[in-house]
Amino acid sequence: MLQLSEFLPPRPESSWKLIRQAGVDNVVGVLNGAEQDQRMFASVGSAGWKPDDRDEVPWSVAALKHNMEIYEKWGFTLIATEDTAPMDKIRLGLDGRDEQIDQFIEQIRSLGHLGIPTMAYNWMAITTWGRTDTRLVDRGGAFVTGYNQKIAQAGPALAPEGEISREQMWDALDYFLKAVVPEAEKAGVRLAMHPDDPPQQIDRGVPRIMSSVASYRRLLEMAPSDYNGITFCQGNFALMSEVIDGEVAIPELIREFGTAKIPFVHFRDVKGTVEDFRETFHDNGQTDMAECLRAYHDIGFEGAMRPDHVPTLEGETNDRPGYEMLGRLFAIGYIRGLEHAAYGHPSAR
Ligand SMILES: O=C(O)[C@@H](O)[C@@H](O)[C@H](O)[C@H](O)CO
Repeated sequence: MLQLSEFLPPRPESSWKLIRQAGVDNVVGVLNGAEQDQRMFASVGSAGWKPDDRDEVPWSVAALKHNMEIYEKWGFTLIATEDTAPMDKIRLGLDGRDEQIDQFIEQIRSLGHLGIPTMAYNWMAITTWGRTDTRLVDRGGAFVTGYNQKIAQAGPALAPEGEISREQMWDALDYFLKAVVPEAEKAGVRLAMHPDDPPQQIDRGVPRIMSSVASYRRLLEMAPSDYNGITFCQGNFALMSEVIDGEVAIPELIREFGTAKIPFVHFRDVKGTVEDFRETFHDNGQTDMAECLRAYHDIGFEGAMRPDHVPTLEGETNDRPGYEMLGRLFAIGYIRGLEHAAYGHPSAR
């Protein structure tokens, strides 16, 4: 059984009932007011979520326990977090990174203490996922997000050209892994690196190093441990040059990395290349999603999987591009259907 999950901030809304009704029992959470909670929609120019004013360190045991209780009231189990304390000094190897690493370790320990097995993070310094459009018209008038590299890169620089080097970011990653992977092992919490979105080499002066299949192989070699793993975000892997050039397909990558390196999956798809792409409904992109589920079944994957970005459907405001509600329901049903086809109906397993 997959641990089918949804991505929810610890701030309930009545629409959470729909997710329960669609058959999802698990939550991947953000941390109230932490890095992704703040960057999540700001980076695509939208207002999105607002943190609650709470007197708690968001990555502490107390705050996470509070979040768990909120989710539990609605019938959900928190099985992963996809948010961290601020990490840019760590990512860039700047002064002050040791304090940020201490906060990261505090979160690992908090999760371990509470029995939450997975912690996703990313190596995107300064911003998070980026799009140039959040209102491209798709099937039946639904809106999807899209990216055009020329338009994006004509925007204001995030850092002066040449100031940050790729090697600086790789060295910083090495320093970080040496500090945190042993802690993750001790706490029993699997780290899961999310790819750069879009997986391009540089974003307005800031190198993006987690943007190819080769970079993931390098990450895994840097700290060989089942606790140094991947958020296998299919939509981003689908845009990496090795996949676009036909050297390797997504199902083959699933088989290559295996359950030992994939604790967590983001299920979504795209059409296009990293220079110019749009997101799609889950049944309508350029990846063979049915074959992906067969690959997950073959490797014995029973971890967390959540739909990632979904189209905005009729009647929705599009205040939260990629994360409105109706598209999630479609995605959840689609994943469940493919899961039953690949893994067998529960009664037959
Ligand atoms: O592929 C992506 O960009 C996503 O997974 C992000 O939207 C992610 O959910 C947020 O940055 C929060 O981690």
